[in-house]
Order: sequence, then C-alpha cells, then structure tokens
Amino acid sequence: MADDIPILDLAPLLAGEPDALERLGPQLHRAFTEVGFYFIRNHGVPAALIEEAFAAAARFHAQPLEAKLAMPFNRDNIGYLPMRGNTTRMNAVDGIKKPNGNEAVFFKRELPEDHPDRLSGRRFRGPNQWPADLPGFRETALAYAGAMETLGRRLVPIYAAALGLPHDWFEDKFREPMFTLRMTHYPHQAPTAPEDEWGLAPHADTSFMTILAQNKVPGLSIRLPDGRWIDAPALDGTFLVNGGMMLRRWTNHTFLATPHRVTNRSGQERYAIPFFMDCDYEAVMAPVPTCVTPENPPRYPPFTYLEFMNEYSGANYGDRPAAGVALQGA
Ligand SMILES: O=C(O)CCC(=O)C(=O)O
Ligand SMILES: [Fe+2]
Repeated sequence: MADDIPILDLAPLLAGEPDALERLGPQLHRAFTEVGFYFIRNHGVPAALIEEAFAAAARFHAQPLEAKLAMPFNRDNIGYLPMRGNTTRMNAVDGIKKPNGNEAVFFKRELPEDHPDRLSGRRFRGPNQWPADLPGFRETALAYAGAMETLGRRLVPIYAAALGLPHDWFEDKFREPMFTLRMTHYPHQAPTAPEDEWGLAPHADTSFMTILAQNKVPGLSIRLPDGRWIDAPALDGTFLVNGGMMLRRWTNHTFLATPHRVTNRSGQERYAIPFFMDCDYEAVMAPVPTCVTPENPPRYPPFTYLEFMNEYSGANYGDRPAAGVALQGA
C-alpha cells in the first residue's frame, strides 16, 4: 500500500544540492494533487529524539487524571483534553455522532512573558501549561517541537517549487510559524466496539502541514481521493506528512486536505505525536497566484491564522471550548 503514497528523499535538499528543489517540487505536486500525504526519508531528525518524544507522551498520560485535569484545555488551544472530551463536527467526513476515544495534550511555541502578544492576551499566544511532576518532560517536548519546526521550515520551499513559485515565496510568511504539538493517547478499543466508535473520527486537519512520526502501533487510515480507505503503511525511519484545510484554502483547492481517522484495535496502548505547522500569526493567506485562473477564480477572501481558527472553533467561545468543538490539532 506504500505504493499509493509518494516517498520524498530529503538527502539532496539537506546536503544543499542546487537542483534538489527542482526535483522535489514535482514529487510534492503529485503527492498533494493525487493523495494528500507523502513520506519523507533522510530527514535528519535523530531517532532517539523521536523515541524520547513518544516516551514523554506515554509518561504524560500515565499520570493520575487529577494531574492532567490541572492543566485544562483553554481558549488558546493549549492544555489537556480528556477522553471523550470532544466530538468531530467541523471538518467531519461522515455524520459523526460519538465523541473521540482519545485523550490529548497540546503545546504551542513558548513566548517570552513580556512578548506583546502575551501582554495583550492575544488568542493562541498564551503560555504553555506544563505538568508539575514530570522531570524532563518540558525539555523533551520543546526539543521535539524545535526539531519539527526546523524540519517543517526546510520543507516549505518544496511547496513553493511544487506550486511554480519562486523558491523563497513563502519565506516571509514562515518567519515564526504557529505550531501545535499534540500528544495523544488512544486506549485499546475492544474488538467488539461498534464501527463508528473512533479513536479519532474521520477528519481533515486544520493545518498548513502536519508532520507525523511513524507509529509502531497501527491504527491510522487514510481516505484516498478515489474513496478507498487504506491503512497508513509504517515505513521505518520516515515521517508521514499531510496537508490540512489551511493549505487547501491557500492553494485555492489545488492541494488536497485528505481525510484520515484512527481506531486502535491493536491490543496495545497507542500514542501519537503529530506536529501541526502553520504560517506566521500575522501572515495573510491570499490565494496563491499560480492557483488562480479564469476557470478557478479565488474561492476564499484572504485570511489569517486567527481568522481561520476563530471560525473553526466557533465564534462564541469562552474560556473553554464550546461543546462539540472539533479539535484536530493546530
Ligand atoms: O494518531 C494518528 O496517527 C494521527 C492523528 C491525527 O490525525 C490528528 O491528531 O490529527
Ligand atoms: Fe489528523
């Protein structure tokens, strides 16, 4: 099944070979017009760091429930969301009725306390919440998020090449990109559980780019554009990357935001550590010029991260997510 999902080798790019982007661009274009997912290999992220991040996710969720509830999910989309704490409605693929069978914790970029956005209380710019009794957890989460951000920013010029843009076209829009690190725990579901009892119901991500570390425990499946659901293949030493709704809107529907879902009937606990990367807080996502033609006029007015996320999370949103808010990471 790996045949369905293109594999991009990053070695030439990371080695600085001059024609690397020219060669990767068409591969990415094919991935995002035919599948919506691609693998990357030779990405330069140490396997030990990935292992550590998975272990940190397991340690976090092994804490007593009270410790996790002490850092409740908030209006910045930061903190802990308990089991069955949300139901996929927005971006839902089929009529989803049951809450998601996972618990998750969300972290964003650390901003200095005197950062203007912190001082003015801008949404999605608040402080991370950290567990009080997990030595080393914060360091690992930040190291992993840092490695993912570096990797994500290396990938962005490939998107420009794929879209027929100058290779630095996105550069001033990804100077300090928004991101979310999500650490999810999917308890094992009984083999007899109903079909529609999802670990994570079918959805499209909100992100520009989602980077997902390979999971030793299966459970993720992907809906190809022809409607077939395939199990995500686990290729050693790779990351699986997909695009979300922001990429789809920004590219005026040229690129796919492919639905996917999780069920964990493996008999083991499953953890996942997706990293969702978006553009800068202030960047304006106006339809990419090469994606606008007389036959495909702009489908959306220009928008920002904040506008998109406010709309996505529901306008009337207090300190807690409104009941039924869908939450797929970023
Ligand atoms: O658990 C996984 O493998 C994928 C998770 C996912 O799709 C998400 O968090 O948006
Ligand atoms: Fe997802």
